Amino acid sequence: MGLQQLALGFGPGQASVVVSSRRSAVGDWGNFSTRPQQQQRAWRRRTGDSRVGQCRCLAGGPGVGAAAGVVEIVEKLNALVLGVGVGLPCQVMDCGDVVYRSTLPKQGLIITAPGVFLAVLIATYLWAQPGVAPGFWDMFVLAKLERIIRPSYKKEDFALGKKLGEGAFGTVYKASLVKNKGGKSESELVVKKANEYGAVEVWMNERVRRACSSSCADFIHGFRETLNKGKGEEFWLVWRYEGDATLDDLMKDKNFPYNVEEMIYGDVNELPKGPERENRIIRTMMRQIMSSLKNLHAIGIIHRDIKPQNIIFSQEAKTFKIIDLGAAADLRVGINYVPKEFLLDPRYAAPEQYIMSTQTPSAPPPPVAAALSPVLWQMNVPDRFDVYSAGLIFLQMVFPNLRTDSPLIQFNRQLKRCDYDLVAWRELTEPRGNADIRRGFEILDLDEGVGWELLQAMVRFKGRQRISAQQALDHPYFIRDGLLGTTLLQKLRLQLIRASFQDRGEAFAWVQNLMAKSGTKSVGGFTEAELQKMKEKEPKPKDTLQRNALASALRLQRKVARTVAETVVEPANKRNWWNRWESKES
Ligand SMILES: Nc1ncnc2c1ncn2[C@@H]1O[C@H](COP(=O)(O)OP(=O)(O)OP(=O)(O)O)[C@@H](O)[C@H]1O
Repeated sequence: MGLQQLALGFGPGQASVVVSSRRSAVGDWGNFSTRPQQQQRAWRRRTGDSRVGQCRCLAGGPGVGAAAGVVEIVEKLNALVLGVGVGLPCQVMDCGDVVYRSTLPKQGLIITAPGVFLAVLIATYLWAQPGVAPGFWDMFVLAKLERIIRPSYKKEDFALGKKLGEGAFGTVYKASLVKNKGGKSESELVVKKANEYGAVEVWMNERVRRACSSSCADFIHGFRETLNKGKGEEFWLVWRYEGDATLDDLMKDKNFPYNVEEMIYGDVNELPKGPERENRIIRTMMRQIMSSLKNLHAIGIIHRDIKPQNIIFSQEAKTFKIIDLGAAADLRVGINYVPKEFLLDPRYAAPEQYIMSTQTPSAPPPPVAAALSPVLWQMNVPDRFDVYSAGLIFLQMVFPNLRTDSPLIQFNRQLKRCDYDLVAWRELTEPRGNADIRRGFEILDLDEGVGWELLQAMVRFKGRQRISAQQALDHPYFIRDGLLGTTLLQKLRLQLIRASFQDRGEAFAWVQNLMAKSGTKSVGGFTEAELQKMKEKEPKPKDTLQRNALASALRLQRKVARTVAETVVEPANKRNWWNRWESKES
């Protein structure tokens, strides 16, 4: 409504009406201006005529000279600024021409309900995940400031030491600074010499450093080096050395999770070894991992390679941090997002394989990607990909037999055969499981099974049915004292989470179970026979209204995907706009 009103206010039709009405009033105003202010006010009170003032402001002052034209344009711009979503220009601007304005009542910015609604709607969209507005601030202000403030390095500043690892994207070394530049002593460093994907990793690490530095290894600097004899170029990425152990190293220890206890709490618990104590340690580790994931997702970054090898224990922060952002995708602006690209580690990848629907085309140009990112995010919920991987890590922490590769691969096959139904997998595994398996289920079943609940919500076939990292952190599993220490309100919340993440079939079974439990002689409720009858009833086909809504949603999704595809104009030279080294040279 507000926008429509604005359009009307400045439309040509409106302008001509305004000019003619002004002419009729010019005479009055001409004489009027020579009168004392007191008389002017009295006259205005008597006539109650605000129309004259309005007309003047839209049509310009007396005379149709160039200056008046300029004043008119300025006034219109002013009105536009004041009037965004707030109402008619004449309602929101100071009326009357320059000479008489001071005598008119001051109006200022008038806030109207539709205006507020529109403003809230726009702000909600701009701040919705993955955050278009914070993204612009980060990219155009913070990134530039950071580049000025932070010290920069070159190859000669580092002395490379022991090789720490070698992967598809490069080689990682322990290193030290030849000459310290920063204020803080950076004695132990890690340097990754990476191939062309290094540019993406620099981008992701810089984003993370600005927005949520505690979630990932502390990134110091990234730069490009040209290799000798025309051998091309490589990217150097430098981090602070966080520690010797990844989660994978720690999990391979027979004493896991007790070997982590002192590292994260600073002391050893006096409780005897057993499920409760293990549960406490695992819960703390999972909370740290899920918090880091939540922070990454909040800024639109999907890691895509969450696994114990990429989670490192920071000795300084006494917490687990995420490393290796080489495969990550920034969905705010579509960097490194290629829907059909297959970069995944099959041991930890979610069944959907892709973070976005394969019907969603490759990333459009950044402004389009940024503008559409909240819509695409809601449509694809790409963050759930990482949540699935984290769910598998949770399983590995709980079940010692899944901590090595081949049993994990076997588990994945079993789960697939069970249609990704963890309950079916449990029914298959538990009866013939060894002591380790039984112990694992015992841990998950503690506190009325909140751990088992959370695991089921994380490891689901459909991304949309999976819990998000933020929701997982709100799950009662992470409430410090377990469910026994929770309030009635928290217990209710658990029921709500259960209901919202359960399939209809499961929810139905759950309600039935509840009803059966209450169906005693004293309490009443349904009898077993009645429940059996309900069970046997054929499931009702989805009613047409529901079907139509679903079909419309799908149609809309495809339409948006098509529109994006049509908007994509591939840059002729395929340059990466975000790669500052590239743009500098070309
Ligand atoms: N900040 C750090 N502090 C301490 N060690 C680190 C740090 N970053 C990386 N490492 C070590 O280097 C190893 C390799 O790092 P990273 O996973 O980033 O490299 P990569 O080349 O991508 O390897 P891959 O392809 O196998 O994942 C890690 O497993 C870890 O042991």
